[in-house]
Amino acid sequence: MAITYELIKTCKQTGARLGKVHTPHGSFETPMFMPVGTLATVKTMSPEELEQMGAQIILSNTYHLWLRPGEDIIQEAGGLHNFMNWNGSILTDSGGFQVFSLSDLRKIEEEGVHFRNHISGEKLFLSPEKAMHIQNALGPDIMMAFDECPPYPAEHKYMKDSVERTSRWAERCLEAHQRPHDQGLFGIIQGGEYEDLRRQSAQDLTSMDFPGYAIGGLSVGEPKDVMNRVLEFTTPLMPDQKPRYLMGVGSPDSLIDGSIRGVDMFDCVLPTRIARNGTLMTSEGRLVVRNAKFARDFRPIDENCDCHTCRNYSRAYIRHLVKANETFGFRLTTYHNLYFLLNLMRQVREAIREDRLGDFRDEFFEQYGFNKP
Ligand SMILES: Nc1nc2cc3nc(NCCc4ccc(CCO)cc4)[nH]c3cc2c(=O)[nH]1
Ligand SMILES: [Zn+2]
Repeated sequence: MAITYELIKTCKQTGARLGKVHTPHGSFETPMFMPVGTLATVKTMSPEELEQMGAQIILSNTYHLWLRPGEDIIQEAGGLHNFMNWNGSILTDSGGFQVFSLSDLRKIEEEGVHFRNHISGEKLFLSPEKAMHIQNALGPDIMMAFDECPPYPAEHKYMKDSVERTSRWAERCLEAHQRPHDQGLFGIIQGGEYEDLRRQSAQDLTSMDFPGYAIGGLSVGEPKDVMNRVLEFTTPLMPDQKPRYLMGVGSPDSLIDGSIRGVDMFDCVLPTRIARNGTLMTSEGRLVVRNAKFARDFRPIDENCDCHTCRNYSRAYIRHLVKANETFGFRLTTYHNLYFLLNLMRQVREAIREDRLGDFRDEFFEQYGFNKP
């Protein structure tokens, strides 16, 4: 079964759209946030808890699983779903970004990328063909093409060469894909902050007819207004009958602003990463639970949240656990942060249904403490 997208409606107040993505492991409504499970686990969460909180698709990483435990072991287990006992959808990133962000990079060539294993230091090589071989062994519902995610900022000349190589690499990914190319392989549009290069990348990739497209090269340190501007001129270049996935984006304001600009899918390590240092997302802004002012505060993390953590545990208790470095404390903070973003996307979809996402943005930004546009 291929990956298909159903456009349900467009918000009359903004460019946001309500849709549904169909995959071999179920369908999910969009806009949707994907919890990140880099090493075949969304850190500290069980698959049952992920299902309970409403997660329907999670992300894992080709680069990490290739190094540890090795895609051959996961293939022998019958693929990622069996290996980690997750029956929802899975998307794997191709390794492009991870190599550039994790390893002391050796060399990018036409053939692929030479670098060192960020754990052992051994010399490694990743190419479009290798990345596709690994992903086909992992067996996710959606795979990403092998691309270069250039640093920010980057010269126009460098970015142009990079975009043209990424388009050639995309072609090679399609060639190497062991399943019909309309099954589960998304192309990634690059081009940095340059409108002409985003247009060139979009034209190259949409001519290759992928079932879905990602916007790469963002959330790499650029200011929020640069990201929003790039989205404004990039999403209109993407097919409106296919999913649009903005990679690496996960703060509440960016999820809302990305949805308004026509993005359907998001992923980010932010909620799980900050949960493990005791920082919580709440409707009134961020809350650092280690703070002494919560020592005798027996209210829930967020009085407007009905998640398992907020219905059963207090700030004082979670502060105590986090300060004592108790694992249960990080399970409670992780559950709440993921639930907060999944619930935010539920509210975004509701606002699109009722043509009021612009009003929802203003109310949310006001209450959360984000500055007005
Ligand atoms: N294949 C591919 N994958 C990507 C992943 C990305 N992830 C990001 N940003 C993540 C940024 C990010 C990293 C860490 C934290 C934790 C708290 O600091 C939050 C955000 N940008 C990204 C761009 C690409 C891309 O072009 N191609
Ligand atoms: Zn909660």
